Amino acid sequence: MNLGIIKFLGFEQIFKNALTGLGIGGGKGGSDFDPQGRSDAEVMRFCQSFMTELHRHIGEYTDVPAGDIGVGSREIGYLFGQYRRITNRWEGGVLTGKSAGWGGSLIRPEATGYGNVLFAEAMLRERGEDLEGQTAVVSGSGNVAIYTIQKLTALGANPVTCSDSGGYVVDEKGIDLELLRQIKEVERGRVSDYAERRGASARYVPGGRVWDVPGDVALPSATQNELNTADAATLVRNGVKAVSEGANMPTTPEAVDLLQQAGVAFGPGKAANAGGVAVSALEMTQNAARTSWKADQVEDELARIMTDIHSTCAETAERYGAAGDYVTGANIAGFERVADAMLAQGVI
Ligand SMILES: NC(=O)C1=CN([C@@H]2O[C@H](COP(=O)(O)OP(=O)(O)OC[C@H]3O[C@@H](n4cnc5c(N)ncnc54)[C@H](OP(=O)(O)O)[C@@H]3O)[C@@H](O)[C@H]2O)C=CC1
Ligand SMILES: O=C(O)CCC(=O)C(=O)O
Repeated sequence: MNLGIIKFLGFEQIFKNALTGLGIGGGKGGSDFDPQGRSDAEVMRFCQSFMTELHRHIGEYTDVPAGDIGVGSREIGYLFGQYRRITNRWEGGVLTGKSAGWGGSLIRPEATGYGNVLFAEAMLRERGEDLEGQTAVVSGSGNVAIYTIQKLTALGANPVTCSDSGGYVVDEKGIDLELLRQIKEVERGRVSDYAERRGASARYVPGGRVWDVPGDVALPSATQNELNTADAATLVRNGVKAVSEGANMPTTPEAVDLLQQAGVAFGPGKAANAGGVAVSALEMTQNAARTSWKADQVEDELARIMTDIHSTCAETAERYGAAGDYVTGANIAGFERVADAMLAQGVI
């Protein structure tokens, strides 16, 4: 679900959802409404109008929208409220990313970023390393980026950047997560505000390329096609060891080739950022059982799922003669699951 821009990520999402092994289908949708600069009331009215038509097409067993670019718990709340108003039904499983007080799952906001960091760590471990002490370059400052930064810090890495469509911040002391969350989640401000308030360790670079900042690992977490061939060449020159995609298709195909040819461990989004949709499925599980799990329980399950996705990709790549190539592993493993199900169900 994406209120900001229309995108078509159908196959990417179908393979991703298949890789979670949670029995969920896949799809993507959106609108061309730009929420930037709109008041809460305008966003609410847009969400209500959108759901007035959308409610005919969705359902717990049909198609389940969730958050994505420009859609967080505020928008899901407005959408869910309108769904209830129209249908007169409380159906938790019809939308995910709900707030924890009314049917949402703990750790869903964190899940995509946390999952991607776990995937990056798993790739590094294959090479006898981990995230401890590594400098990390992160793009974005929305839902995925914020919780990527949180998990990186928890695992001993030093995330030194964040960005938005106006520019990027580099903070040599490491991003101050509380300040970033205050600006982005509470004030809905810009990363330039972060640099102004953080003091001497941080500087704001308007425009520019966040990938110019040297780092051991890079986690693109903003938007499509944000890491091109020139950026990939810069990362390689600066000695990057792993790139793991929190965003959907942030790395251009040519940049992916360049990184892989240079021996960089590359985690494609359809595997690396699957933690978000996985916890959405866990949210539906909780809704169906009329229960809510503790944060630890969800996080343990997320870690198990990410480990499983990593090994599935690694083992599949090896089986097809492409050891260490997570792109090949994820594409073949995702395709196999979908194709096997289609053949078994007689769908041509
Ligand atoms: N939320 C989730 O659970 C999941 C999200 N994803 C993917 O992760 C990515 C980020 O999503 P999410 O964090 O939820 O979205 P948010 O809307 O919360 O944040 C998006 C971030 O990307 C920045 N951004 C947007 N366009 C550009 C641009 N052209 N150049 C630089 N920065 C830009 C935004 O800045 P600005 O405010 O200036 O627009 C903002 O900081 C997307 O690709 C999404 O599809 C993938 C799996 C799950
Ligand atoms: O939570 C979901 O169902 C979808 C998350 C998402 O936007 C994605 O996987 O691209």
